[in-house]
Amino acid sequence: MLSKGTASTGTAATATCCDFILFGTLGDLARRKLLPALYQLEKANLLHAKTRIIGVARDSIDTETFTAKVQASLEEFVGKAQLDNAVWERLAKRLAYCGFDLASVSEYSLLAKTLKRDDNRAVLSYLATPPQLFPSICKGLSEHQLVTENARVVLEKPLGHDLPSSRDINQEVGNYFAESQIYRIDHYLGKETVLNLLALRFANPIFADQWTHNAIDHVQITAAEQVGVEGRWSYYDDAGQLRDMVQNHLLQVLALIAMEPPTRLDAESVREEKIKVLRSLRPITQQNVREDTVRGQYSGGFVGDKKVPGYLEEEGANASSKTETFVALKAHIDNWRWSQVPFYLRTGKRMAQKRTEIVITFKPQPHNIFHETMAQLPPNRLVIRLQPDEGVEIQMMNKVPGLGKQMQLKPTTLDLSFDETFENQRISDAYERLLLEAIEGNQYLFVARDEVEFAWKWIDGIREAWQQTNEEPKPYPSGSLGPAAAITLIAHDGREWDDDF
Ligand SMILES: NC(=O)C1=CN([C@@H]2O[C@H](COP(=O)(O)OP(=O)(O)OC[C@H]3O[C@@H](n4cnc5c(N)ncnc54)[C@H](OP(=O)(O)O)[C@@H]3O)[C@@H](O)[C@H]2O)C=CC1
Ligand SMILES: O=C1O[C@H](COP(=O)(O)O)[C@@H](O)[C@H](O)[C@H]1O
Repeated sequence: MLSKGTASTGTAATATCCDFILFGTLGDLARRKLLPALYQLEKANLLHAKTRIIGVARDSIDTETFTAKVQASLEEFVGKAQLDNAVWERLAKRLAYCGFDLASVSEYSLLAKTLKRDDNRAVLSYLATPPQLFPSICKGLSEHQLVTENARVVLEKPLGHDLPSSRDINQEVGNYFAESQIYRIDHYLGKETVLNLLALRFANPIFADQWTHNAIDHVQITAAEQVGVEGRWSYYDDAGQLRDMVQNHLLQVLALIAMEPPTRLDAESVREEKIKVLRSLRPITQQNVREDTVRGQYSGGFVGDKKVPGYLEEEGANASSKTETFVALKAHIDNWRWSQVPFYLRTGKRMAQKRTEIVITFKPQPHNIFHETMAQLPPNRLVIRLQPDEGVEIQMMNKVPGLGKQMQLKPTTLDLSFDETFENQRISDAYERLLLEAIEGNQYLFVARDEVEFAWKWIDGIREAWQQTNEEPKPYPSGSLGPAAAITLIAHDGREWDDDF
């Protein structure tokens, strides 16, 4: 058994027994991600034999109809040919359904009745619903004795749209659950390659001494997406790329890169270190917002050979929207380790390729003994490819073999692709890892309240500065690398984006 608060490092023979209540079970997220993740946990024998899964949504359907719907979702999102019948039958036996209006607190008696709690198993409530329902769900659970010591609640994003609204959500949920029972999801923290950052940094002494301003020149984090708003215009137009991607995913990745070594791999230690980083982000204000940030909005174009509409022509669009679909910015962490080391962050929709990666560029050699053949030695780079084609590469100089009088050097790449290195090892979806950790009661891959709030504080400052300076989004063609101003932002410092896509 895993001890509470410790990261699970392998496959557990026996997992914690729980009632897994999936609120919003008929929704898009549940169908596309959460139910397939539960299927994969079942397949890997990671669910306790007595664990039950209770779907909750509004429709008044029975468990049989619900089970058929789950099967249809799995056929669609895991793949009909991939579904193992024996696994599905095991999973199906765990399912039950309960339909009622989640806003109506008295109706939670139906849920309590369905659960028929007869032991002290954990109750894990996964709230895959609009956040406006969080207070009534928590109250409904509490009033029906479902918030026991052994209860946990998993919260989906968005956790607010600014600092005050996120505080409200945290406060409302906090009225019923202790912080140690609250699991705030950021799915990037469940990605294998994001977790590998911890291994890379803290299991390899060759990097440990180099991981400071003494050796590192700058850091780039890019999350380029090919998708547009995908039918989510009304949500997305209120959010924009800064809130949708930077406030959560990119800042979490930044925090993992920049944090001090945690004492242990547990929630308290990891979160403590991430919080220090988020608290040390230098505010971006109206004085530097023009120089240090770029907002963009995609216009029509081609992604690959597919013609795609501009943001303002998407279904449901308001043609005068000023929402950004692209952000590039320069961040500074004001502490000893990262003094004078800029972190360049960039993310956008409808870009040329889907590509999420971190590039650590090291400082140049202090003296070049090869100047006769190479006037300037290119810097070493550590590239961590988060997705797709997960892997790690080190760009470095090597001598070209040969007897020539002068040594010929060549930039070369040491490429460790996960596919080739961990052959036959399936890369699990982020949600599989996160559901498993939540079931086991391990919080280290979930975001603490303070992290969310420090991140919002910094993001709110940028939005405020954009408003004060009337910063409008710059158009960029779909299928490009974003607005030209993003290139200028980094070129201004004598650097360039690592773009070989
Ligand atoms: N979809 C995604 O990829 C992602 C979504 N999220 C977040 O997850 C949450 C859910 O998203 P998504 O699945 O897309 O949303 P959907 O609208 O597709 O699904 C919402 C679910 O909540 C249920 N629901 C809504 N209101 C009530 C109510 N009053 N009573 C009972 N059930 C209710 C719906 O039930 P019914 O079907 O019966 O109406 C449905 O099952 C949102 O907060 C979203 O921002 C976060 C990351 C990614
Ligand atoms: O949370 C979100 O993430 C996705 C990108 O996730 P990824 O795992 O594909 O990198 C983004 O498209 C979506 O807008 C956002 O809400």
